[in-house]
Amino acid sequence: MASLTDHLTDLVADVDAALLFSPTSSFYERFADDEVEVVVVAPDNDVDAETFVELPLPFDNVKDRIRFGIEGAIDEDLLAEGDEVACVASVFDGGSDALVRVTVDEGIHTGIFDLFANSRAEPSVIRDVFEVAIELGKKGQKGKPVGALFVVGDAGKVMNKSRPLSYNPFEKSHVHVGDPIVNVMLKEFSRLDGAFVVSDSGKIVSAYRYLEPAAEGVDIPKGLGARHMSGAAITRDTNSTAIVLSESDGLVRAFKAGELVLEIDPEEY
Ligand SMILES: Nc1ncnc2c1ncn2[C@@H]1O[C@H](COP(=O)(O)OP(=O)(O)OP(=O)(O)O)[C@@H](O)[C@H]1O
Ligand SMILES: [Mn+2]
Repeated sequence: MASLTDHLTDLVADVDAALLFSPTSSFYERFADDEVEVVVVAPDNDVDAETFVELPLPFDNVKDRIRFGIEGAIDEDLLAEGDEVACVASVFDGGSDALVRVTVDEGIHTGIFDLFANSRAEPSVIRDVFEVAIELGKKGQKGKPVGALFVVGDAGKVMNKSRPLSYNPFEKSHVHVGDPIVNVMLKEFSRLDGAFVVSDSGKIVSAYRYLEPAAEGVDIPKGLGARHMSGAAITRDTNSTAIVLSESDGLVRAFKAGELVLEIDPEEY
């Protein structure tokens, strides 16, 4: 008679690495003599792990957490395409209680980890803007596809390299991305022209900005128009990150230092 253990051993058979998400010290130490590569993934290296990947955010959603951990590990050359990984995480609050086996394929590496971890703006601000763009892409504006351009971080410089197309509805307000009311406002204003400018800490500085960055040396895929070009170029001229939702192909793209770093179909996110 086979036992439950026999059936479930398959989950960890022949894995190339074990990713331990925010383990306790005692749990981590149990892996000390293992032959398999052990990587600790957490916001901080509290357990003094030898091999550690820093999560830019805690990520309540376990799938997001695992996806980011794997992408971070790929960025640090700890994992490669084709690797089999056992991810051990905590779903409830009681310590490591879940095991997920993942095959690393190229689709898992979207560039989003680098975007969150290495932008000038706070990771949570990038995430909140990114989520507004994804949501707008999924639903559109009253069922119609809509485009939007968010320039995040280094807002003072971005303001210097742009001009208003209309009065700024955020002029005297102190509203931040991530606030549900603000998300409704952003979606409403996205029907109108120009870019949103967001500060490093997430304050919405302006809507309706016409960006006027120097575009020389900016090399983005052919076929993208003025919204994407100006978004890309402003990130070369300033230390900002641009998150762009295309009205014509529905994709969300991000640009850093004048380059396309991420391209995601909201329907698949
Ligand atoms: N320099 C700019 N600064 C801010 N917004 C801009 C700028 N240029 C274009 N836009 C905005 O982008 C909108 C779409 O322009 P365009 O079609 O050329 O861009 P695109 O890159 O093809 O984007 P989409 O894929 O959404 O069509 C414009 O209506 C305008 O609101
Ligand atoms: Mn266009």
